[in-house]
Amino acid sequence: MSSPIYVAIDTPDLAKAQHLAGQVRNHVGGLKLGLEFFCANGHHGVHEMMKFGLPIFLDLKLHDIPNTVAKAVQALHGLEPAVLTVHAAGGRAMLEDAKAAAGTKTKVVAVTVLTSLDNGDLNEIGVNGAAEEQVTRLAELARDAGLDGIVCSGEEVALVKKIWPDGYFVVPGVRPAGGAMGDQKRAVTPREALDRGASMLVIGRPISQAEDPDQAARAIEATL
Ligand SMILES: O=c1ccn([C@@H]2O[C@H](COP(=O)(O)O)[C@@H](O)[C@H]2O)c(=O)[nH]1
Repeated sequence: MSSPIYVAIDTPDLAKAQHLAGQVRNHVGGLKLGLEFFCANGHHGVHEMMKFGLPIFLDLKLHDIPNTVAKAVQALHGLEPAVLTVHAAGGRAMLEDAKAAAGTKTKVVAVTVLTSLDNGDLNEIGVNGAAEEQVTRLAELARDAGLDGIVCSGEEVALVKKIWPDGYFVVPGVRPAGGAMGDQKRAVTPREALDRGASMLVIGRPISQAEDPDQAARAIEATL
């Protein structure tokens, strides 16, 4: 069975991205490319990264009116990422149109509450109540709009699995025990995330910033 770990390749530099992917390719299940990489390298960059033969998670977190998001998803045809993100806060019509525009090989998953936010941050942007309530609300919306799953933290994944048993749950904000949190506020260990129901673990800096990324990926894999 392939590893649930997708390494977050957060760099605008294609050569650095290729170097990191080459270092960890045997100890991860896929490559996660985000806005930083896509804005700098576009389709060409994604095609280059596809050459590693690993599934690609294109984490673009699309969030706009339904027509614009649907057209953006159509513009990705040819890349056929294994997984693509949109923001659940874009609303039901946007989610439905994004899913309809995606190719059949792409799982469309909705970002609920970013793992860099805690309850205080949510209150500041007008969301009253705890992160788990908002994640549950947006998970229900994504499920009912026909999406394949959601992005949430390991703190909520067990809860949403109860209301969406066959959902696909992407969990970033994953830290080995005692690891530096950086800007993440709702983080759990890789083992905890899997035990609670994560389908995919997104891990960036604990691997990419390690002195030996291959060894770091192997060490995390050994805890699963
Ligand atoms: O809620 C979210 C959604 C996406 N991410 C992305 O995951 C990685 C995490 O990187 P780390 O270095 O392991 O913190 C990064 O690419 C984010 O864009 C997230 O962290 N939280």
